[in-house]
Amino acid sequence: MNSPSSSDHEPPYDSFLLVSFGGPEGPDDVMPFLENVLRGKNVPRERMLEVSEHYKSFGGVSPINEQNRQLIDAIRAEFAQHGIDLPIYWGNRNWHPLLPDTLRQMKADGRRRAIAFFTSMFSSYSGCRQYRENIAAAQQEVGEDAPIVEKVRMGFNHPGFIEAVADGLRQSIETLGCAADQATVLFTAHSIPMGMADNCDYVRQLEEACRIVAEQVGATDWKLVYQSRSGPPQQPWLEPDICDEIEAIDDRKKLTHLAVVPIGFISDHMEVLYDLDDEAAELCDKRGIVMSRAATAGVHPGFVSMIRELVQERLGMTTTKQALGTLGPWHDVCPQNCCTYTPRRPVR
Ligand SMILES: C=CC1=C(C)c2cc3[nH]c(cc4nc(cc5[nH]c(cc1n2)c(C)c5CCC(=O)O)C(CCC(=O)O)=C4C)c(C)c3C=C
Ligand SMILES: [Fe+2]
Ligand SMILES: [Fe+2]
Repeated sequence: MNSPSSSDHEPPYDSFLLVSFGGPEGPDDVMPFLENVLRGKNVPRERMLEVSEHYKSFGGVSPINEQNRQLIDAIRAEFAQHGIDLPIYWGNRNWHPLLPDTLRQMKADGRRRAIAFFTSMFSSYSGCRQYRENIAAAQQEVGEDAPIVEKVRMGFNHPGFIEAVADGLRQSIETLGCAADQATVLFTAHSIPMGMADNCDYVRQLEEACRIVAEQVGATDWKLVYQSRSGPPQQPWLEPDICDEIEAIDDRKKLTHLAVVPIGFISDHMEVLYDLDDEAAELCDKRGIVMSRAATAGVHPGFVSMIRELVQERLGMTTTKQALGTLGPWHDVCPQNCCTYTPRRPVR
Protein backbone atom coordinates (compact mmCIF):
# COMPACT_ATOMS: atom_id res chain seq x y z
CA MET A 1 0.00 0.00 0.00
CA ASN A 2 2.83 2.40 0.78
CA SER A 3 5.97 1.43 -1.07
CA PRO A 4 9.51 2.53 -0.13
CA SER A 5 10.35 6.16 -0.74
CA SER A 6 12.68 5.69 -3.67
CA SER A 7 13.52 3.03 -6.18
CA ASP A 8 15.14 2.84 -9.60
CA HIS A 9 11.82 1.72 -11.06
CA GLU A 10 9.59 4.43 -9.70
CA PRO A 11 9.04 7.84 -11.24
CA PRO A 12 10.12 10.90 -9.22
CA TYR A 13 7.62 12.63 -6.96
CA ASP A 14 5.59 15.05 -9.08
CA SER A 15 2.72 16.11 -6.78
CA PHE A 16 1.51 16.62 -3.21
CA LEU A 17 -1.77 15.15 -1.96
CA LEU A 18 -3.63 16.32 1.14
CA VAL A 19 -5.69 13.39 2.38
CA SER A 20 -8.47 14.21 4.83
CA PHE A 21 -11.77 13.22 6.37
CA GLY A 22 -14.23 15.49 4.56
CA GLY A 23 -17.40 17.02 5.92
CA PRO A 24 -20.89 18.03 4.80
CA GLU A 25 -21.37 21.42 3.14
CA GLY A 26 -25.15 21.68 3.57
CA PRO A 27 -28.08 20.02 5.40
CA ASP A 28 -28.72 17.49 2.59
CA ASP A 29 -25.14 16.24 2.82
CA VAL A 30 -25.30 15.34 6.51
CA MET A 31 -26.89 11.87 6.43
CA PRO A 32 -25.02 10.54 3.36
CA PHE A 33 -21.78 11.86 4.91
CA LEU A 34 -22.48 10.03 8.18
CA GLU A 35 -23.40 6.84 6.27
CA ASN A 36 -19.94 7.04 4.69
CA VAL A 37 -18.21 7.68 8.03
CA LEU A 38 -19.91 4.80 9.80
CA ARG A 39 -19.89 2.16 7.05
CA GLY A 40 -18.54 -1.08 8.56
CA LYS A 41 -18.35 0.43 12.07
CA ASN A 42 -20.34 -0.91 15.01
CA VAL A 43 -22.12 2.34 15.86
CA PRO A 44 -25.78 2.47 16.96
CA ARG A 45 -28.23 4.26 14.64
CA GLU A 46 -29.25 6.52 17.57
CA ARG A 47 -25.70 7.81 17.83
CA MET A 48 -25.69 8.59 14.11
CA LEU A 49 -28.92 10.56 14.46
CA GLU A 50 -27.57 12.36 17.53
CA VAL A 51 -24.42 13.41 15.63
CA SER A 52 -26.53 14.48 12.63
CA GLU A 53 -28.27 16.95 14.96
CA HIS A 54 -24.89 18.42 15.95
CA TYR A 55 -24.13 19.07 12.28
CA LYS A 56 -27.62 20.38 11.56
CA SER A 57 -27.33 22.84 14.47
CA PHE A 58 -24.44 24.36 12.47
CA GLY A 59 -26.55 24.60 9.29
CA GLY A 60 -25.30 21.20 8.07
CA VAL A 61 -21.90 22.68 7.27
CA SER A 62 -18.77 21.21 8.79
CA PRO A 63 -15.92 23.72 9.05
CA ILE A 64 -13.39 21.04 8.09
CA ASN A 65 -13.48 21.64 4.31
CA GLU A 66 -12.89 25.39 4.63
CA GLN A 67 -10.07 24.66 7.10
CA ASN A 68 -8.48 22.31 4.59
CA ARG A 69 -8.76 24.96 1.86
CA GLN A 70 -6.94 27.39 4.15
CA LEU A 71 -4.32 24.77 4.97
CA ILE A 72 -3.74 24.16 1.25
CA ASP A 73 -3.24 27.92 0.68
CA ALA A 74 -0.73 28.02 3.54
CA ILE A 75 1.13 24.93 2.24
CA ARG A 76 1.24 26.43 -1.27
CA ALA A 77 2.86 29.62 0.06
CA GLU A 78 5.27 27.61 2.25
CA PHE A 79 6.31 25.38 -0.69
CA ALA A 80 6.86 28.43 -2.90
CA GLN A 81 9.02 30.07 -0.24
CA HIS A 82 11.21 26.97 0.03
CA GLY A 83 11.58 26.10 -3.63
CA ILE A 84 9.26 23.05 -3.60
CA ASP A 85 7.65 22.90 -7.00
CA LEU A 86 4.83 20.38 -6.59
CA PRO A 87 1.19 20.88 -7.62
CA ILE A 88 -1.18 20.33 -4.70
CA TYR A 89 -4.23 18.02 -4.76
CA TRP A 90 -6.82 17.25 -2.10
CA GLY A 91 -8.92 14.12 -1.60
CA ASN A 92 -11.21 12.99 1.25
CA ARG A 93 -12.46 9.70 2.67
CA ASN A 94 -16.04 10.69 3.41
CA TRP A 95 -17.07 13.71 1.37
CA HIS A 96 -16.24 15.65 -1.76
CA PRO A 97 -13.65 16.02 -3.12
CA LEU A 98 -13.47 12.22 -2.77
CA LEU A 99 -10.17 10.38 -3.24
CA PRO A 100 -11.18 8.44 -6.40
CA ASP A 101 -12.16 11.70 -8.17
CA THR A 102 -8.92 13.37 -7.10
CA LEU A 103 -6.76 10.46 -8.27
CA ARG A 104 -8.66 10.42 -11.58
CA GLN A 105 -7.84 14.13 -12.01
CA MET A 106 -4.21 13.53 -11.09
CA LYS A 107 -3.96 10.79 -13.71
CA ALA A 108 -5.55 13.08 -16.31
CA ASP A 109 -2.95 15.73 -15.40
CA GLY A 110 -0.19 13.19 -15.99
CA ARG A 111 0.81 12.82 -12.30
CA ARG A 112 2.54 9.54 -11.58
CA ARG A 113 3.78 9.68 -7.98
CA ALA A 114 2.55 11.82 -5.07
CA ILE A 115 3.73 12.58 -1.55
CA ALA A 116 0.73 12.49 0.78
CA PHE A 117 0.00 14.15 4.10
CA PHE A 118 -2.91 12.71 6.13
CA THR A 119 -4.65 15.17 8.47
CA SER A 120 -4.09 12.83 11.43
CA MET A 121 -1.16 13.36 13.73
CA PHE A 122 -1.45 10.07 15.60
CA SER A 123 -1.39 6.46 14.37
CA SER A 124 -4.67 4.55 14.43
CA TYR A 125 -6.69 2.47 11.99
CA SER A 126 -8.77 5.54 11.18
CA GLY A 127 -5.84 7.94 10.84
CA CYS A 128 -3.37 5.62 9.08
CA ARG A 129 -4.35 2.23 7.70
CA GLN A 130 -7.89 3.18 6.66
CA TYR A 131 -6.56 6.14 4.64
CA ARG A 132 -4.06 3.81 2.96
CA GLU A 133 -6.91 1.42 2.20
CA ASN A 134 -8.97 4.33 0.83
CA ILE A 135 -6.06 5.27 -1.47
CA ALA A 136 -5.61 1.67 -2.62
CA ALA A 137 -9.37 1.44 -3.40
CA ALA A 138 -9.22 4.74 -5.29
CA GLN A 139 -6.21 3.50 -7.30
CA GLN A 140 -8.17 0.35 -8.18
CA GLU A 141 -11.11 2.45 -9.28
CA VAL A 142 -8.94 4.67 -11.46
CA GLY A 143 -7.22 1.64 -12.95
CA GLU A 144 -4.01 1.44 -14.92
CA ASP A 145 -1.62 4.35 -14.47
CA ALA A 146 -3.31 5.60 -11.31
CA PRO A 147 -0.70 7.64 -9.46
CA ILE A 148 1.44 6.01 -6.76
CA VAL A 149 0.79 7.68 -3.39
CA GLU A 150 3.24 7.60 -0.47
CA LYS A 151 2.51 9.14 2.90
CA VAL A 152 4.96 11.15 5.02
CA ARG A 153 5.72 9.92 8.53
CA MET A 154 3.50 10.74 11.51
CA GLY A 155 4.38 14.16 12.92
CA PHE A 156 3.07 13.84 16.49
CA ASN A 157 6.51 14.58 18.01
CA HIS A 158 7.79 16.99 15.36
CA PRO A 159 8.86 20.33 16.90
CA GLY A 160 6.59 22.23 14.47
CA PHE A 161 3.42 20.45 15.65
CA ILE A 162 4.49 20.63 19.30
CA GLU A 163 5.14 24.38 18.93
CA ALA A 164 1.64 24.92 17.51
CA VAL A 165 -0.06 22.99 20.34
CA ALA A 166 2.16 24.59 23.00
CA ASP A 167 1.34 28.09 21.69
CA GLY A 168 -2.37 27.24 21.91
CA LEU A 169 -2.00 26.07 25.50
CA ARG A 170 0.08 29.11 26.51
CA GLN A 171 -2.62 31.41 25.09
CA SER A 172 -5.31 29.44 26.91
CA ILE A 173 -3.50 29.70 30.24
CA GLU A 174 -3.04 33.42 29.66
CA THR A 175 -6.80 33.73 29.11
CA LEU A 176 -7.40 31.89 32.39
CA GLY A 177 -5.08 34.37 34.10
CA CYS A 178 -3.19 31.84 36.19
CA ALA A 179 0.38 30.53 36.23
CA ALA A 180 1.12 27.49 34.04
CA ASP A 181 1.83 25.33 37.08
CA GLN A 182 -1.47 26.37 38.68
CA ALA A 183 -3.70 25.43 35.72
CA THR A 184 -5.44 22.08 35.35
CA VAL A 185 -4.87 20.93 31.77
CA LEU A 186 -6.91 18.27 29.98
CA PHE A 187 -5.48 17.17 26.62
CA THR A 188 -8.20 15.54 24.56
CA ALA A 189 -8.31 13.16 21.59
CA HIS A 190 -10.98 11.16 19.72
CA SER A 191 -11.87 8.03 21.69
CA ILE A 192 -11.49 4.79 19.75
CA PRO A 193 -12.56 1.20 20.44
CA MET A 194 -10.05 -0.83 22.47
CA GLY A 195 -9.90 -3.29 19.56
CA MET A 196 -8.40 -0.43 17.55
CA ALA A 197 -6.24 1.03 20.33
CA ASP A 198 -4.66 -2.39 21.06
CA ASN A 199 -3.21 -2.59 17.53
CA CYS A 200 -1.58 0.82 17.17
CA ASP A 201 0.55 3.37 18.98
CA TYR A 202 -2.24 5.95 19.32
CA VAL A 203 -2.12 6.19 23.13
CA ARG A 204 1.69 5.99 23.35
CA GLN A 205 2.12 8.80 20.80
CA LEU A 206 -0.58 10.93 22.43
CA GLU A 207 0.91 10.51 25.92
CA GLU A 208 4.31 11.47 24.54
CA ALA A 209 3.07 14.56 22.69
CA CYS A 210 1.10 15.72 25.77
CA ARG A 211 4.14 15.22 28.00
CA ILE A 212 6.38 17.25 25.67
CA VAL A 213 3.85 20.10 25.30
CA ALA A 214 3.22 20.23 29.06
CA GLU A 215 6.96 20.31 29.72
CA GLN A 216 7.52 23.13 27.20
CA VAL A 217 4.73 25.22 28.70
CA GLY A 218 5.53 24.42 32.35
CA ALA A 219 2.16 22.80 33.05
CA THR A 220 2.45 20.18 35.78
CA ASP A 221 -1.18 19.19 36.45
CA TRP A 222 -2.21 17.54 33.18
CA LYS A 223 -3.99 14.44 31.91
CA LEU A 224 -4.94 12.87 28.58
CA VAL A 225 -8.69 12.28 28.19
CA TYR A 226 -11.00 11.30 25.33
CA GLN A 227 -14.09 12.63 23.56
CA SER A 228 -16.59 11.90 20.77
CA ARG A 229 -17.12 8.22 21.66
CA SER A 230 -19.52 6.56 19.23
CA GLY A 231 -19.66 2.87 20.17
CA PRO A 232 -22.46 0.90 21.82
CA PRO A 233 -22.26 0.97 25.65
CA GLN A 234 -21.13 -2.69 25.84
CA GLN A 235 -18.08 -2.07 23.65
CA PRO A 236 -14.94 -0.86 25.45
CA TRP A 237 -13.53 2.44 24.12
CA LEU A 238 -10.66 4.57 25.40
CA GLU A 239 -11.49 6.40 28.62
CA PRO A 240 -11.93 8.62 30.58
CA ASP A 241 -14.37 10.80 28.70
CA ILE A 242 -13.61 14.49 29.10
CA CYS A 243 -16.93 15.38 30.78
CA ASP A 244 -16.67 12.47 33.24
CA GLU A 245 -13.14 13.57 34.11
CA ILE A 246 -14.15 17.21 34.64
CA GLU A 247 -16.86 16.03 37.07
CA ALA A 248 -14.47 13.65 38.84
CA ILE A 249 -11.76 16.29 39.35
CA ASP A 250 -14.31 18.88 40.43
CA ASP A 251 -15.89 16.46 42.93
CA ARG A 252 -12.44 15.62 44.28
CA LYS A 253 -10.87 19.04 44.64
CA LYS A 254 -13.17 21.84 43.41
CA LEU A 255 -11.86 22.76 40.00
CA THR A 256 -11.61 26.50 39.29
CA HIS A 257 -9.53 27.00 36.12
CA LEU A 258 -9.37 24.48 33.28
CA ALA A 259 -7.47 24.54 29.98
CA VAL A 260 -8.75 22.06 27.39
CA VAL A 261 -6.31 21.18 24.59
CA PRO A 262 -7.73 19.23 21.58
CA ILE A 263 -4.31 17.77 20.74
CA GLY A 264 -5.87 14.86 18.80
CA PHE A 265 -7.37 17.16 16.14
CA ILE A 266 -5.54 19.46 13.76
CA SER A 267 -8.41 21.91 13.23
CA ASP A 268 -11.57 23.29 14.85
CA HIS A 269 -14.05 20.96 13.21
CA MET A 270 -17.43 19.79 14.47
CA GLU A 271 -16.17 17.41 17.15
CA VAL A 272 -14.19 20.29 18.68
CA LEU A 273 -16.96 22.88 18.33
CA TYR A 274 -19.76 20.66 19.61
CA ASP A 275 -18.17 18.26 22.10
CA LEU A 276 -15.82 20.84 23.65
CA ASP A 277 -17.07 24.37 22.96
CA ASP A 278 -20.71 23.43 23.61
CA GLU A 279 -20.92 20.30 25.79
CA ALA A 280 -17.79 20.55 27.95
CA ALA A 281 -18.11 24.35 28.22
CA GLU A 282 -21.73 24.02 29.35
CA LEU A 283 -20.74 21.52 32.04
CA CYS A 284 -17.97 23.84 33.27
CA ASP A 285 -20.39 26.75 33.30
CA LYS A 286 -22.87 24.80 35.41
CA ARG A 287 -20.16 23.92 37.92
CA GLY A 288 -18.64 27.41 38.04
CA ILE A 289 -15.39 26.31 36.39
CA VAL A 290 -13.63 28.82 34.15
CA MET A 291 -12.72 26.89 31.01
CA SER A 292 -10.54 27.95 28.09
CA ARG A 293 -10.27 25.78 24.99
CA ALA A 294 -6.88 26.00 23.28
CA ALA A 295 -6.66 26.64 19.54
CA THR A 296 -5.91 23.67 17.29
CA ALA A 297 -2.85 23.67 15.01
CA GLY A 298 -4.87 24.99 12.00
CA VAL A 299 -2.49 27.07 9.91
CA HIS A 300 -0.01 27.84 12.68
CA PRO A 301 3.35 28.58 10.99
CA GLY A 302 5.05 25.81 13.01
CA PHE A 303 2.52 23.26 11.78
CA VAL A 304 2.76 24.38 8.16
CA SER A 305 6.56 24.30 8.32
CA MET A 306 6.35 20.76 9.73
CA ILE A 307 4.38 19.62 6.68
CA ARG A 308 6.96 21.27 4.42
CA GLU A 309 9.86 19.63 6.32
CA LEU A 310 8.25 16.18 6.15
CA VAL A 311 7.90 16.65 2.39
CA GLN A 312 11.51 17.83 2.11
CA GLU A 313 12.60 14.62 3.88
CA ARG A 314 10.88 12.54 1.21
CA LEU A 315 12.27 14.67 -1.60
CA GLY A 316 15.78 14.08 -0.22
CA MET A 317 16.20 17.84 0.33
CA THR A 318 17.34 17.23 3.93
CA THR A 319 18.97 14.42 5.85
CA THR A 320 17.79 15.60 9.28
CA LYS A 321 14.58 14.20 10.70
CA GLN A 322 13.39 16.32 13.58
CA ALA A 323 11.65 14.69 16.55
CA LEU A 324 11.36 15.70 20.20
CA GLY A 325 11.15 13.40 23.22
CA THR A 326 12.05 9.74 23.43
CA LEU A 327 10.25 7.95 20.59
CA GLY A 328 12.33 9.26 17.69
CA PRO A 329 11.13 9.99 14.14
CA TRP A 330 8.25 7.64 13.25
CA HIS A 331 8.58 5.19 10.33
CA ASP A 332 8.36 6.48 6.74
CA VAL A 333 6.82 3.27 5.47
CA CYS A 334 4.19 1.47 7.51
CA PRO A 335 5.08 -2.12 8.40
CA GLN A 336 2.71 -4.86 7.24
CA ASN A 337 0.74 -5.03 10.50
CA CYS A 338 0.59 -1.27 11.11
CA CYS A 339 -2.69 0.01 12.63
CA THR A 340 -4.90 -3.01 12.01
CA TYR A 341 -8.38 -3.17 13.53
CA THR A 342 -9.93 -6.31 14.97
CA PRO A 343 -13.23 -5.35 16.61
CA ARG A 344 -13.52 -6.90 20.11
CA ARG A 345 -16.66 -8.79 20.96
CA PRO A 346 -18.93 -6.59 23.10
CA VAL A 347 -18.89 -7.42 26.83
CA ARG A 348 -22.38 -8.61 27.84
C1 LIG B 1 -14.25 3.47 15.33
C2 LIG B 1 -13.70 4.65 15.41
C3 LIG B 1 -14.38 5.89 15.10
C4 LIG B 1 -15.72 6.16 14.90
C5 LIG B 1 -16.89 5.23 14.99
C6 LIG B 1 -15.84 7.55 14.56
C7 LIG B 1 -17.02 8.21 14.29
C8 LIG B 1 -17.12 9.53 13.84
N1 LIG B 1 -16.08 10.42 13.62
C9 LIG B 1 -16.57 11.59 13.14
C10 LIG B 1 -15.86 12.74 12.77
C11 LIG B 1 -14.47 12.86 12.83
N2 LIG B 1 -13.60 11.94 13.31
C12 LIG B 1 -12.34 12.43 13.17
C13 LIG B 1 -11.16 11.81 13.51
C14 LIG B 1 -11.07 10.52 14.02
N3 LIG B 1 -12.09 9.61 14.17
C15 LIG B 1 -11.58 8.44 14.70
C16 LIG B 1 -12.27 7.27 14.98
C17 LIG B 1 -13.66 7.12 14.87
N4 LIG B 1 -14.58 8.07 14.56
C18 LIG B 1 -10.17 8.66 14.87
C19 LIG B 1 -9.19 7.64 15.40
C20 LIG B 1 -9.87 9.94 14.49
C21 LIG B 1 -8.51 10.62 14.52
C22 LIG B 1 -7.75 10.25 13.34
C23 LIG B 1 -8.38 10.71 12.03
O1 LIG B 1 -8.88 9.87 11.29
O2 LIG B 1 -8.32 11.89 11.74
C24 LIG B 1 -12.40 13.72 12.58
C25 LIG B 1 -11.21 14.61 12.27
C26 LIG B 1 -10.60 14.26 10.97
C27 LIG B 1 -9.51 15.23 10.58
O3 LIG B 1 -9.00 15.08 9.47
O4 LIG B 1 -9.16 16.14 11.32
C28 LIG B 1 -13.73 14.00 12.35
C29 LIG B 1 -14.29 15.24 11.71
C30 LIG B 1 -17.98 11.45 13.04
C31 LIG B 1 -18.92 12.54 12.53
C32 LIG B 1 -18.32 10.20 13.46
C33 LIG B 1 -19.68 9.62 13.52
C34 LIG B 1 -20.42 9.49 14.57
FE1 LIG C 1 -14.14 10.10 14.18
FE1 LIG D 1 0.20 2.96 10.86
